[in-house]
Amino acid sequence: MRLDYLTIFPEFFDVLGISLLGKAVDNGIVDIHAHDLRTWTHDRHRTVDDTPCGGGAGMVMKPDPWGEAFDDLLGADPDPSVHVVIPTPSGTPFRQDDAAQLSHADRIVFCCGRYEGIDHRVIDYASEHWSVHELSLGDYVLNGGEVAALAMTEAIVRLVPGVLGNPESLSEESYSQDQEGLLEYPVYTRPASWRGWDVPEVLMSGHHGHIAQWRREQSRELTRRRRPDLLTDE
Ligand SMILES: Nc1ccccc1-c1cnco1
Repeated sequence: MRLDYLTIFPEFFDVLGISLLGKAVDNGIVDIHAHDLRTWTHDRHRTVDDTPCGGGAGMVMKPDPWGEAFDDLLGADPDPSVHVVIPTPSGTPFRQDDAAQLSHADRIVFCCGRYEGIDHRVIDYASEHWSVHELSLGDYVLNGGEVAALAMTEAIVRLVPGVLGNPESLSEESYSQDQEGLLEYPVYTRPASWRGWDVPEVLMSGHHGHIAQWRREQSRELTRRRRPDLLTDE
């Protein structure tokens, strides 16, 4: 899987060289390239933004640098197997299913906008050539798409075979299929008693059936309290 990031802050993505994703890069499972969008500007000030047509506050990212970056990175031929991800507050909510689908992609280009956004013709042009995903990380305002791109990257890449040491750990996480889309149950480790708090007895019983039942009940209760929207049978 090749991941490209178009951004005015390419150093944001240096962090991908460490920890889990760093190992995936070292193992050649993932190939990461961050690009400074100003590479595709030609004026002395390396300008990437301009005032909004129709007035309004703030600045809009000019289309030209994006178009020239697309030309260099992707060429002009349409290829639906290339996924262009545009983090944006106006996008559809990024969910675990999106991460799962994108984990099968061979190529993903993240377009990290700043200011008031990217000239919409960039999205129109990209949509004619590649598979475009305008995705929101959540209902809050960020200064740009870089942080969202990092979060999406981790959610996507950790699902790529060979990236996680123990693929079994994927199955019992919140939002995973095996978890029936419920929130993950509370977890404990040693010591059995800590500052007056004890590990629930059932987890020390060694009775796998009782433990599985307790975990299912905990997941359902937690989901009922915190995310009733995830419960399909109520
Ligand atoms: N607020 C933002 C500003 C710029 C690019 C993305 C976002 C975003 C993505 N998900 C939530 O917000």
